[in-house]
Amino acid sequence: MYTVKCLNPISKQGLDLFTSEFEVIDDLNAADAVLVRSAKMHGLEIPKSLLAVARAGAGVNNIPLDEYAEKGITVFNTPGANANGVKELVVAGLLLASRDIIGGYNWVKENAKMEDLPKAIESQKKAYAGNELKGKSIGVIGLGAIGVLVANICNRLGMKVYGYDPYVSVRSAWSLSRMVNHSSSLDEIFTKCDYITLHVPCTDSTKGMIGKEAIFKMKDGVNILNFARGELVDDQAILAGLATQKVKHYVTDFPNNEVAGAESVITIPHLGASTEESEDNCAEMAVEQLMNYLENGNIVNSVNYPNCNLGDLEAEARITVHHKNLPNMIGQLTAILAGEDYNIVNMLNKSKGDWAYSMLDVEKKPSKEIIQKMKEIDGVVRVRVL
Ligand SMILES: NC(=O)C1=CN([C@@H]2O[C@H](COP(=O)(O)OP(=O)(O)OC[C@H]3O[C@@H](n4cnc5c(N)ncnc54)[C@H](O)[C@@H]3O)[C@@H](O)[C@H]2O)C=CC1
Ligand SMILES: O=C(O)C(=O)COP(=O)(O)O
Repeated sequence: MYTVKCLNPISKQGLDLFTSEFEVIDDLNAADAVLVRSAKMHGLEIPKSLLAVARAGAGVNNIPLDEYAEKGITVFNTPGANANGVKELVVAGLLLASRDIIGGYNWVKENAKMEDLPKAIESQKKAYAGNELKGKSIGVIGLGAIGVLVANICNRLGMKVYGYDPYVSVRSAWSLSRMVNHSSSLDEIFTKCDYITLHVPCTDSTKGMIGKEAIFKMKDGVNILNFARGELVDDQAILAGLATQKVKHYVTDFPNNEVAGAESVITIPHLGASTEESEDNCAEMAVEQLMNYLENGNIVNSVNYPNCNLGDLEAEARITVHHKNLPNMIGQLTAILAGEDYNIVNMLNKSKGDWAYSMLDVEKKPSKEIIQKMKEIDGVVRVRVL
């Protein structure tokens, strides 16, 4: 039996996938695994028993990935599972920036009881006229699961699309419309685009990527959309840009106290992935990945350990080892088994950056001594027997 603690509400459709071998519990201290959405895990006291964290969503900046890697805790996310939800809200953001839907809506609500409202609307509506998206240029920064969908739909809306992603995956490149222009520098996006939309993860290197210098290079009247993370945009720089009307609108799914009340900031309370469909998709994927990991030791879609999949456990036992990516780790692990006359029927080792994961299927259950010897190898942080 494995225990799972949810740090955020997780869709029932996902939780229902847990078999009778799993129990969702309230006590984090008794949990083998955590399911989380945006709850901040930095500084959270976690029990030694914790084996895995599954983020039902894309962004993992709320989770201390390196610290957990050191502890042998595998962190998963659910790539692409909420991308369509975000893409659709980005389209709404583009329309909110290009047409004064909010101004018009507010005016009608405020004057709901006005005498002959239809007539007043016809004389008032000129105050809320806007522009069409067709023919305008848009720069998509980050061409991952969301960025590709946004770029493709903007192309279908008749926009001239520029995409920037120096680390674009083969999968994304295949999915991208041929009509999307490949930008090899951010400057091209900044100088050419009427709309700029951010779809990169929040990391040390992307924080503040839209700052004073970037805004200075942009076209007058640019619209900036942020459906990625608040920290990507420097608040003071955006406020200064809005004050001079260099920036026409800042559409953000991540408002904070600095920007929320400012003129021409269009705020959305982090609703990008808040659709029934995205919530179900993310939860299902997260639960399936957790079960596969806890029961079979397989790692699919981890962000701090390599993906490593030996399929369902069919041998008598499977030993999994989280370790540093150092020379001779496999030699040491297999030498311990060979020394005790254990036959390895299948094995796999993968690495990702500083970390690696080894799976060894053996013909008989390993003794406590074998496991202890493996744990004592320098660089090994966790050994499990399944
Ligand atoms: N508003 C919301 O509710 C949601 C927000 N997000 C945010 O959107 C981000 C992106 O999500 P996905 O597209 O699903 O992730 P993804 O991992 O599929 O795509 C991210 C892309 O950004 C690229 N990238 C990384 N650093 C870059 C840089 N410096 N310049 C240009 N490109 C760079 C990567 O190569 C990758 O292709 C997430 O990390 C999260 O912060 C994601 C889902 C929902
Ligand atoms: O997946 C992401 O990165 C998101 O930002 C969605 O967050 P949420 O699951 O809606 O709290």
